[in-house]
Amino acid sequence: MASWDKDPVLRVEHVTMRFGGLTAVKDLSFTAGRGEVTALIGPNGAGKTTVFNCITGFYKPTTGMFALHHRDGAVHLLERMPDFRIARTAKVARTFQNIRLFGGMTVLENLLVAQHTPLMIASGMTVLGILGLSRYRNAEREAVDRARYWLEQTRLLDRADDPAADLPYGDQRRLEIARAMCTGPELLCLDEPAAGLNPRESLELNKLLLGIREREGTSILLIEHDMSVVMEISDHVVVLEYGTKISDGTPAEVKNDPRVIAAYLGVDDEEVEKVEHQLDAMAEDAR
Ligand SMILES: Nc1ncnc2c1ncn2[C@@H]1O[C@H](COP(=O)(O)OP(=O)(O)OP(=O)(O)O)[C@@H](O)[C@H]1O
Repeated sequence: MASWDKDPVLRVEHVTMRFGGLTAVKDLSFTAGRGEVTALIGPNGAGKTTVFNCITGFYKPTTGMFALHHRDGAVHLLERMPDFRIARTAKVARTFQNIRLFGGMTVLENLLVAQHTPLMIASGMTVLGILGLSRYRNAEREAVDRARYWLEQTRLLDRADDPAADLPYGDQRRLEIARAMCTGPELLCLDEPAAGLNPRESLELNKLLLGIREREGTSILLIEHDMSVVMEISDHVVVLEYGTKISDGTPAEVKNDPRVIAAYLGVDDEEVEKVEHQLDAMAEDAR
C-alpha cells in the first residue's frame, strides 16, 4: 500500500465540477499523504486550479467529497464548510497563482494580519480585552514571535519593515508562503509557487518547502508546471488531463508513464488513444 493511502491528510473522492456545460473536473479521486509533498500536475486547463478552489471553499464541487484528516483523528468534510471555516477549523492554507499580498502594508504586518483570528479570540472580542487582558498581550507576543520565525525561515527578516509591494518578485512569493505558514496549517496548498522564479530562486524554494515538510511536518499540496521542482521535492504526483486523472504514483512512476508522456508532448487525441489501447492490452496480457 502506498504511504499516502496508509496515513492520508486529504482524501478526494469522486469529485466532479461542472461550469454550465463544461466539466472542468471529472470523477476525480486521489489521496494526499500526511507529512508528504503531493503535486497536482497537468497541461493548461486540466482542472488543477479548480480542484484547489474546491478544497479551499471558493467553489463547491458539483458532486464528491473532500475529507481532511487531522492528526487527532478529527475528519472535516470540506465541501460542507464555508471557506472561512476551511481556513480556521480544518486548517487549510493556500497561496495563489497571482500573488495576493497587502502591498501597502509592511512585510511584518502581512504576517500579523494572517494571525488576526487567534488575536481577536484572545481579546474576548472587546476593546477592553485588547487594552487590558494579559491573554491578549501574550497572544500578540506569540503572533510577533511566529512572524519573526517565518521571516527567518524565508530569509526576509531584514525586509520586515518594508512595504510588501517593494519586495522583488521572488521575495513576495516566499512572503506568501510565510503568511500561510503563520496560520499553522495542517495542509498547505501552493498554486504554482515557482512561477516566474529564476533557477536560483527555484532551488531556494525547493529547500524552503523541504524544510517545511521536515521541520514542521506540514503536508503540502502543490500545483506546479516546473518539472524540476515537482520531481525534486514531491513524494507523490497526481496527473490530470481534461479534468480526468491519467496517472498517480511516485515521481519516477509518473515520469515513465506513457499516458503522461503523451499528454505532455501534446500529441493528438488519436495518438493518445493508441497509447491507451496499447496500455490496456499490456494490462490484459499481464492478467
Ligand atoms: N469559473 C469558471 N467558469 C467557467 N469555466 C471555468 C471556470 N474556472 C475554470 N473554468 C474552466 O475549467 C477548465 C479547467 O480550468 P483550471 O483553471 O482549473 O485549469 P488548470 O489546470 O488550473 O489550468 P492552468 O494550468 O492553465 O492554470 C478550463 O477549461 C477553464 O476554462
